[in-house]
Amino acid sequence: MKVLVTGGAGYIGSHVVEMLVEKGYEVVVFDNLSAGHRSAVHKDATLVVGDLLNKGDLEKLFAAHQFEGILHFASHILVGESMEKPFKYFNDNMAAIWNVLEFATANGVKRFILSSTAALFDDPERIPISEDEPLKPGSVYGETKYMAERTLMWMDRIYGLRYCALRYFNACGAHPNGHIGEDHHPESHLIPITLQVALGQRDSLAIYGSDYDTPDGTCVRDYVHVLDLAEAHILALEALGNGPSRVYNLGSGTGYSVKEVVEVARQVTGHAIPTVETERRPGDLPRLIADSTRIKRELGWAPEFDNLHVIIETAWNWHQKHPNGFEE
Ligand SMILES: NC(=O)c1ccc[n+]([C@@H]2O[C@H](COP(=O)([O-])OP(=O)(O)OC[C@H]3O[C@@H](n4cnc5c(N)ncnc54)[C@H](O)[C@@H]3O)[C@@H](O)[C@H]2O)c1
Ligand SMILES: O=c1ccn([C@@H]2O[C@H](COP(=O)(O)OP(=O)(O)O[C@H]3O[C@H](CO)[C@@H](O)[C@H](O)[C@H]3O)[C@@H](O)[C@H]2O)c(=O)[nH]1
Repeated sequence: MKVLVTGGAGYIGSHVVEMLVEKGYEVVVFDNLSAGHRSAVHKDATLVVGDLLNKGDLEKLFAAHQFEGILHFASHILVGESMEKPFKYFNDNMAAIWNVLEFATANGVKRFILSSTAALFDDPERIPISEDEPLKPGSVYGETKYMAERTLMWMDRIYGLRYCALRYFNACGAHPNGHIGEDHHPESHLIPITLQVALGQRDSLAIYGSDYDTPDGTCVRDYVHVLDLAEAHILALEALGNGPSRVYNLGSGTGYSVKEVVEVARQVTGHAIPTVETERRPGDLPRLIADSTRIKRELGWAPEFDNLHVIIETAWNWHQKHPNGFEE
């Protein structure tokens, strides 16, 4: 099966591409390399450098390839930034998905997987959070994913495009082979920043808010390994071949506070990791933990990395081998 992976040179996309290639899919990555890395793309995948905001680039892409499925990762990804630059998120994230869907539907693509998010659940009524929880984005970033999910509902109704929205909680970890891992510039995510402090690349970690209504006052998140996410994409892609559209919440089901993450990182790395408690970051939610019962029951998803210690070990392995990320 030939599939298009937008944003496949990025963190999560590159791990999914590697798994797709290993499973025998023909993979075309489309990425503008604004945040992704050429060397993150598996050698057996075809990399097309282009921009989803440029319809001319998409015209050429769809003229050259007939895709059976699309996995759409490309997006601006930062909750905090989306509250400071809302129009960047509304304009680019929506144009990106609307453009790719325009070409997908015109070219008869029938399967589409969206990288959605836990940021859809501001102030959830029940934790862990299942798919029955009302959708209430707590940031402009989350709102763009909500709008993307709504758009897909219309694509299904109008064109019969079968989609799966995978709402990842906090993606983390690296491929145990040590070749690919997380490398954002600037880095904003908790685990890589914590490991950069352990490596001596930063003096300390700023803890954004210690007055949340959580056991130790810091935000609680559900950290799910990037290879477990990759596995879910493959299962979803297969399921869309003979089933309806669907949405799944994807997490490990366990919540860790910022302070707990730092403590596990201290144990894994053997380094002190100084912290400084600072103001809350706009758009952050106190507690996000997934209930992933539905995807386990319907698709047989069985996450392999259910231990934060092991997850951080895979990330530490990557950061130690590649202290400057993909820039050797
Ligand atoms: N990292 C997480 O914890 C997390 C959690 C929930 C959802 N998500 C979603 O998962 C997806 C992937 O996240 P990531 O952490 O791998 O991000 P990333 O920034 O590493 O990857 C995104 C990729 O998209 C590319 N891209 C961006 N805009 C583009 C455009 N206009 N045209 C072509 N390519 C473009 C970038 O160059 C990059 O390679 C995103 O949609 C994100 O919102 C991430
Ligand atoms: O230097 C830092 C970085 C983060 N945090 C905290 O650590 C937690 C996790 O933050 P981060 O790693 O930035 O992830 P999130 O903001 O939870 O967002 C991620 O997870 C979301 C889903 O939950 C995705 O949608 C986003 O794309 C992805 O960036 C949050 O409470 C932050 O306030 C700090 O205290 N200090």
